[in-house]
Amino acid sequence: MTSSRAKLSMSPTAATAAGAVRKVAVLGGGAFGTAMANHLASKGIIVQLWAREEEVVQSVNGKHENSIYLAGIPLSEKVVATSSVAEAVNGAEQVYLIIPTPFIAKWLEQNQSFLPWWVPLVCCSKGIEQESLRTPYEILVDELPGKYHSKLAVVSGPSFAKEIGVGLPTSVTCAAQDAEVAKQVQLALATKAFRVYTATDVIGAELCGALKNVLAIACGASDGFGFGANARAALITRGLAEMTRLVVKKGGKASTITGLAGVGDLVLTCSSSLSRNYTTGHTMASNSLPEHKRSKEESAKNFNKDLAVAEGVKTSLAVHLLAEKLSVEMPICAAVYEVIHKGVDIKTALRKLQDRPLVSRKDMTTLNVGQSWDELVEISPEKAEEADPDRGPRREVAYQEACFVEPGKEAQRVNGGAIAVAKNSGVLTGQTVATDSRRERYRWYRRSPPQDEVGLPICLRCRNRKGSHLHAVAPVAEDLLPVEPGWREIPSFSSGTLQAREAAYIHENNWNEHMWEIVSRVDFQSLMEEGCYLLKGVGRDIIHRLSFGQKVFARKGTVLIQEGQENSALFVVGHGTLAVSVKGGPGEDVEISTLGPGQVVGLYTMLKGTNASASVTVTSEFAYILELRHSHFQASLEGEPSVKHRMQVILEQREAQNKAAEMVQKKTIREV
Ligand SMILES: NC(=O)c1ccc[n+]([C@@H]2O[C@H](COP(=O)([O-])OP(=O)(O)OC[C@H]3O[C@@H](n4cnc5c(N)ncnc54)[C@H](O)[C@@H]3O)[C@@H](O)[C@H]2O)c1
Ligand SMILES: O=P(O)(O)OC[C@H](O)CO
Repeated sequence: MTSSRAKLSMSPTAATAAGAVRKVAVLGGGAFGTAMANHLASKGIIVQLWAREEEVVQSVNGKHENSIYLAGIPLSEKVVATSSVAEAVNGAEQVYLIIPTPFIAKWLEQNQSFLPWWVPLVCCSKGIEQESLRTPYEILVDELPGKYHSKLAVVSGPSFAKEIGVGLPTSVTCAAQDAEVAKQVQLALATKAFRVYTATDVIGAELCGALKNVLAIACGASDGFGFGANARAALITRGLAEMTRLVVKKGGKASTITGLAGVGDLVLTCSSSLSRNYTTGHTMASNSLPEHKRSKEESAKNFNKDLAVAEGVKTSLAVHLLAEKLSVEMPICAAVYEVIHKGVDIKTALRKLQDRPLVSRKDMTTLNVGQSWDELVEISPEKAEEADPDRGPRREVAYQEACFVEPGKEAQRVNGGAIAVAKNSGVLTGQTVATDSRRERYRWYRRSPPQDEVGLPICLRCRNRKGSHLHAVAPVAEDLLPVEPGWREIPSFSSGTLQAREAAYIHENNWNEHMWEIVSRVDFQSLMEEGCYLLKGVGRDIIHRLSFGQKVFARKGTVLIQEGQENSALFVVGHGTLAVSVKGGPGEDVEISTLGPGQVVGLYTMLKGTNASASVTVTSEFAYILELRHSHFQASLEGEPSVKHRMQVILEQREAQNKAAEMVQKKTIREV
């Protein structure tokens, strides 16, 4: 016991979790990499800064200044620069990747082998890759093996390198799929002058960071023409609406848009000449003014797209393509794209925005089930409040985390909180449920669905009232509108496998040290890639998406699947053992197999669409499992040709197994 504890406390995870980070690597010697390196060093952390340019290495090591990218700011002696990635990451307990988005994929191809997979890998880049339309996080997920994925995090928010460099107060968001990883990064970065908020909405934080760059170009241009503060405020506000539409369409959260990574960074970048993106727009506009006596051709030459460090330049093309692909209306971003990539005159593009047909803001009470999301986002929060007095202060609506559910179920109380499953109202565009502040009533809301990804409705899950993870989040009225008038009572706890199972899960706030160690070690993506016959050859992006299912610890004795009852989930075992058993006679269970890490159970009922033919029970002290709803699983695998065949094979195997089990039940096997 003593020795295993001692071993644990020496593991990199434990050291990082305790906040005792001593050495980090910052990969990228531009302005932001240097500022972040200096900030971390100000906490006494040894920072190994990788820079691409030898002059940067020499300047940092010789003069303690990055005279190329962050001139005039003295750097701590704890920042040591190197041109070797291997040297930079040596012994690092956290790695910060801070290079412009267009170079990330190539950089990873060349340097991936040096990157440690067991420590947080934090990306601070803001942009969208032109060719693939991927955010930095999506690039990392695609380009790095599964073992890295649980340690990925992003940092976003209003943070000019120059201000961080001189220690001015700054607040940012660190988002990670794994809340514990975000917490570790928070601990490493936080100081009195540098606040870090954690979040789990990685895609939302990244898209906000990328979009604000494009919008800042528009604001800079508007200011460059002298259009005034009214015009800039309108661009920021309508830009926010564009940001909201895209982020929500991609599955991001409303709370991210109203937070530091969204509004915070948008306001900063759109109104300060410290921003390279704003300045780019400003320069484009002022260069095109007649007093500069430049021809249009000269201006175009002057503005070299390939050398620009302003991420918004390249991102504007990516946003244009993404908006087209997802049918999201983004007129301001489209204008920036047209100017930069289509050679449209900048003033004409901005004026065109003013000339758009006048629209009336729709009253939410006129909206019906089935109306499109684009209509909904036109409604202001004030209007929504006004139109729905019954809803009360928005802060009183508590919800947390989306999960994929099957239609046709009523909401049910689970474990002191409420789990609500989508009620099939014939709407394929997705719904959301939220409870009132006392979690006694619920109602349905329409929400932009992640249906492009899974084709299913979603709902929001409320956690245990006492759980540390329950928080009241104010939904932006624009993205959360009731489908039907009035509230419904949440029925009281009823029996059934689903409720009993969920009630037996050990909630995150009760996880012990051993469990956290298991969480950091178990990589469901690799387990599914390597261990699941059904998923052999299936695209990594799909398996990656599947690995985002609910990860839980279930106590010994928890019945995950009950023979004869409906089952709507698959379980991937990450740790521990499960027993598969059938009833052998009154009060007698016959164990037909044992499952361990990497194995999947629940496929048969999904494939046959019948009630469970066997029970599955946790037999180890506890089991760490990934729970995947059938509907989510099936929708994710749609269009994977090889999967159908394998499903058939599994079905046949299970039928043979069931026959054998039946013989056991009838005792015929023992007679043979
Ligand atoms: N500067 C800021 O205030 C700030 C703040 C937050 C986030 N960011 C983000 O950080 C990222 C990096 O920006 P920055 O301001 O540190 O950079 P920068 O514009 O100061 O410098 C450009 C960087 O790109 C690197 N680079 C150029 N060509 C490269 C290539 N082919 N491969 C790899 N690297 C190459 C250079 O070495 C240099 O480090 C961007 O995504 C930016 O949006 C910047
Ligand atoms: O200089 P910009 O325009 O790249 O903006 C820097 C940061 O992203 C601001 O948060």
